[in-house]
Amino acid sequence: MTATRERPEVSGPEHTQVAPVLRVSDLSVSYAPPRKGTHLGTGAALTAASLEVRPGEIVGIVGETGSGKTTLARATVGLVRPAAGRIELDGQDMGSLKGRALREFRRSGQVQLVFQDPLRSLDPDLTVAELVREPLDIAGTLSRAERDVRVAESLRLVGLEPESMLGRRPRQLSGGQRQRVSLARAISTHPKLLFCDEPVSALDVSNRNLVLSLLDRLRSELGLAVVIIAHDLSSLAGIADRVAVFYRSRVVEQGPIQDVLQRPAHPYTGLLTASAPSVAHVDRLRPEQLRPQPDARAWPSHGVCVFAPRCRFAHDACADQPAPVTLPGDREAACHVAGEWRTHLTTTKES
Ligand SMILES: Nc1ncnc2c1ncn2[C@@H]1O[C@H](COP(=O)(O)OP(=O)(O)OP(=O)(O)O)[C@@H](O)[C@H]1O
Repeated sequence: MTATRERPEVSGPEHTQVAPVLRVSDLSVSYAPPRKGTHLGTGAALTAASLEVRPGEIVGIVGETGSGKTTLARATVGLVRPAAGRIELDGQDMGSLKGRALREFRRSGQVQLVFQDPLRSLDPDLTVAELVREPLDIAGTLSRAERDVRVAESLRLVGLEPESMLGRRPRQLSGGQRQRVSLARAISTHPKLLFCDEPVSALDVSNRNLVLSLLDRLRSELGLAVVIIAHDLSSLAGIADRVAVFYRSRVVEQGPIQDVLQRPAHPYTGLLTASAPSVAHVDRLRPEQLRPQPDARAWPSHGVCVFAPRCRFAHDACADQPAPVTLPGDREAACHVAGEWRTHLTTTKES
């Protein structure tokens, strides 16, 4: 298999010694125009988000709708400009790319996106051959013969037989086959980083498992760095190495996925895990233990911790949004009561 690349070791204590493919530092994005005297818009889609993804690593991003997950992907491929912060790809500052350099970066296909609904993202008039070849045509670095070889190679990598697939159009494919064509299209340029936005939520359970194990195989065989955006934790639990939890434009917690799921540090992550019956966690959390109590206090309209109004464990200090703090085990949580709320939980359990 010509496309096979060595997968660097990304788990264990050496994890942080492998240079990240993607390093996002204090990234803020706003779609609304900035307020006078500040660089942030009124409707911040992403606020001071930091995240790293290493070669061969799968990082899951979870969070409720509108929390900024897709905005991170869009900013990374240069579709939306950051209001503040830095995005580095393989050490290169993406913010320094402008005009032609930015267009060339986009054309190169170094970062690729895979969307939730391939029926909408794949042009219905193109054949599979044309769909998978299109990013290579845009990149313009390979000869026609080399592109055809790459198309066949990409289809085989996602488990599709080129001979029977090349002439078909999207409507002649099953949902699972369409998503695999999307993946073949995305990997055809040999990207360094793949952003998959809800890649399995439109699929049935068997196709879901198939696409997830395919992503797992691609990161192993190609050394691809993969970010999977998902609403539910359970689809990530089996394959992600790390997880970042988004809430209202902020990364509220991140770390190795098994540690985060088994012992969440942020009360919002606690609520998420407690609400996902298939996710095993040490404390056997129940959603009612983490939901706000009826006498929840009134919070100021600005600067307050984004989760405080929903947090059962919030106290006076939570009137200020905390910056993420480093926790043992390569973890981070942006919470004044990280580690403390479990004590209250025990009290709650006993009372
Ligand atoms: N093009 C846009 N113009 C204005 N606001 C936008 C635009 N795209 C997203 N937003 C807003 O930015 C915020 C973050 O949106 P984003 O799509 O990143 O969230 P998400 O976590 O990916 O949500 P979902 O899970 O529903 O896809 C939301 O409040 C959304 O309404």
